[in-house]
Amino acid sequence: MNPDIAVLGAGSWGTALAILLARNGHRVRLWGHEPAAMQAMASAGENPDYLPGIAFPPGLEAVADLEAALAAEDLLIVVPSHAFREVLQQIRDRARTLGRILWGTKGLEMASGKLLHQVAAEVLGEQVACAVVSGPTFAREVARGLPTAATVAAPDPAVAGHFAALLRGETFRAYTSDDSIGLELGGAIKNVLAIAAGISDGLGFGANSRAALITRGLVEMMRLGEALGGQRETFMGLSGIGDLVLTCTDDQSRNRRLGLALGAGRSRAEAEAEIRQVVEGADTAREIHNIGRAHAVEMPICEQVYKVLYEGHSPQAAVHDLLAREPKPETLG
Ligand SMILES: NC(=O)C1=CN([C@@H]2O[C@H](COP(=O)(O)OP(=O)(O)OC[C@H]3O[C@@H](n4cnc5c(N)ncnc54)[C@H](OP(=O)(O)O)[C@@H]3O)[C@@H](O)[C@H]2O)C=CC1
Ligand SMILES: O=C(CO)COP(=O)(O)O
Repeated sequence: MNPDIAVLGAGSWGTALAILLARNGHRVRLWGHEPAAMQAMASAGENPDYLPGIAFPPGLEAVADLEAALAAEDLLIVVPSHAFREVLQQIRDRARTLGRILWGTKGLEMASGKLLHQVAAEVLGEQVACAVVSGPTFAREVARGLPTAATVAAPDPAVAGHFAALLRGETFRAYTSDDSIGLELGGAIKNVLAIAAGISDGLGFGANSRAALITRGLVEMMRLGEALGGQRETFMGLSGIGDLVLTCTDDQSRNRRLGLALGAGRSRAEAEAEIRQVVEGADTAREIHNIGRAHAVEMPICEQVYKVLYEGHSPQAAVHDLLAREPKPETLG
């Protein structure tokens, strides 16, 4: 029997969403690009690499055959942003017969800095109905069935409503929005700010510094978000401040952990080798630096993260530069 939903990307977030959907009673195929890993998942009845100890519910099948997965009516793409275009290209020939597509990827296209809906429109054309899901959603907590809320955005309210209904269940509340730009930018920028919060804590600073970074970081998110067409209100919601607080304050965040390591004097390479999962904010910091400059948007915290990652700036010098900025009135614009 054909599945209802295919999830492309079998890391922690793809697996957690597949588990959530199967628990909601849907037939789900989870596809990953490594046949041996998918075989191991099918035999173990869990994802031993990314979510060990959480059993797949009935209705969830792990597959390595992309064609078999694409027989589904709805598609979820949950690969890292660096693989987003490549995966879309793999399914492009089926674009005309594909139903709706939702993605859970948080980031911008590397090098081009494009938002993911722009990449989707380029590869698949405008006719495919697309949506994005974002919010404060650690994969492991969702997979464990801990109460979680997120937002699904699409230009077409029927598409957002459709995916929100698929995701909604006893432990998952899904809101809807028409602000795909705001959701995509909030999810990308919060990763850079989580690195900043991690650096601050890694340097041994306290709760005051973290709260200041979150608050002024939100202002940076709103500045760039509005400049690129996002709605101000979106950044005050789950996909904005919600995800920002989550990832700046909890060590489950890989971006925060990268920052912690940098603040403690370790290199990016050492930290990423230890985390062994995607840390989207490291690439995103460069794209945000370029986009912020191009739009003349002031983003001092994101700028310092960029300098630490790409210009050899020390975390201590970054803090000094932030504190030495010209005094000014506190504005939220
Ligand atoms: N984890 C979380 O809590 C959340 C993550 N997200 C976002 O979801 C996205 C995915 O992150 P997450 O699942 O956590 O990352 P993980 O590092 O846990 O897993 C990434 C997965 O993508 C696979 N992959 C890499 N390249 C390709 C490719 N070219 N084609 C197909 N699959 C590929 C990896 O395979 P392999 O193992 O072979 O490398 C791995 O299975 C990110 O944008 C992240 O920001 C959003 C919300 C929550
Ligand atoms: O986006 C996330 C939770 O909402 C996951 O954050 P990290 O990628 O920092 O782990």
